[in-house]
Amino acid sequence: MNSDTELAPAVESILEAARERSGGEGVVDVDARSLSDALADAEAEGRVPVIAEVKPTSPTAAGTRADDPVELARAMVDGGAAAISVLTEPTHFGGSPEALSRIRAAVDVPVLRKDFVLEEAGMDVVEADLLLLIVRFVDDLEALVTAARERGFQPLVEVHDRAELETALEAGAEIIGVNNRDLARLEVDLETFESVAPEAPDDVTLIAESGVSSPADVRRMREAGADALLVGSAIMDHGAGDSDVTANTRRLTRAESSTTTETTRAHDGETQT
Ligand SMILES: O=C(O)c1ccccc1NCC(=O)[C@H](O)[C@H](O)COP(=O)(O)O
Repeated sequence: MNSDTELAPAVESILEAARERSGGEGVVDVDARSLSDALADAEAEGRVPVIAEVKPTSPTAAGTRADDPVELARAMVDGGAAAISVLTEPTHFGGSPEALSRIRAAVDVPVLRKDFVLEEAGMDVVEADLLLLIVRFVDDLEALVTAARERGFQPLVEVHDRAELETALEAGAEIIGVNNRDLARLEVDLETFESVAPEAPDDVTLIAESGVSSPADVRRMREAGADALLVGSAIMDHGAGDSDVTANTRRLTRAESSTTTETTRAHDGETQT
């Protein structure tokens, strides 16, 4: 563990469950789909690069969505998602490696495995294009970044502050996510990304994670330097079980298109810009 800052009880519980889960059999060897190509394609087509997250539930979610994960992922791609993130953590997020495998077989965009991988053996559970590593939770980040690349994964290294950004850069991270959700109270604050992003070198792919819920939030994160956005709750809309995931995704992927924004607002009766 990389720091002694307080953690929310739910996060302690997530880590305990992660320590108890076993690794995979053998070593995975992934032929990964390129995230940078997928982000560039989205930009070229006028879509905001959104990594949409299949997240059945979470410690902060208003409910659980029991929809078929493959149908959810397809709906997100239909809404313009550049990539898909899949929570594979079973106990607190309702995910599974099997769901990720099915999703990756069904869509042609890159798929991120979003989980709490604490050591090398935890990487070999399922093939994915990207693998999340959280600076705060691992002891030897550089070794894990290397191990992930050896397997063909593109490691997405998650940080919460400037010191962790420094650690990520020293470990050779090229794709860095700044998580706006703090791990002590699980509250989201978009200022987290705004305070960390200016310290990141230009050649890093910078992803704003968590708490992006409206087109205005999308534009705010993009103005602060986000190359892409990782969005779960606003797309899954856990409180409303049958919410339209394609429309929820499209609302964010089109946030920089003024015509579409106006149209969406007129249709939704929104006042937000
Ligand atoms: O989402 C949670 O409740 C949560 C609680 C404790 C640790 C991690 C948690 N979320 C993981 C994530 O990083 C998010 O799923 C992801 O960034 C998307 O966030 P959001 O758009 O706010 O759902």
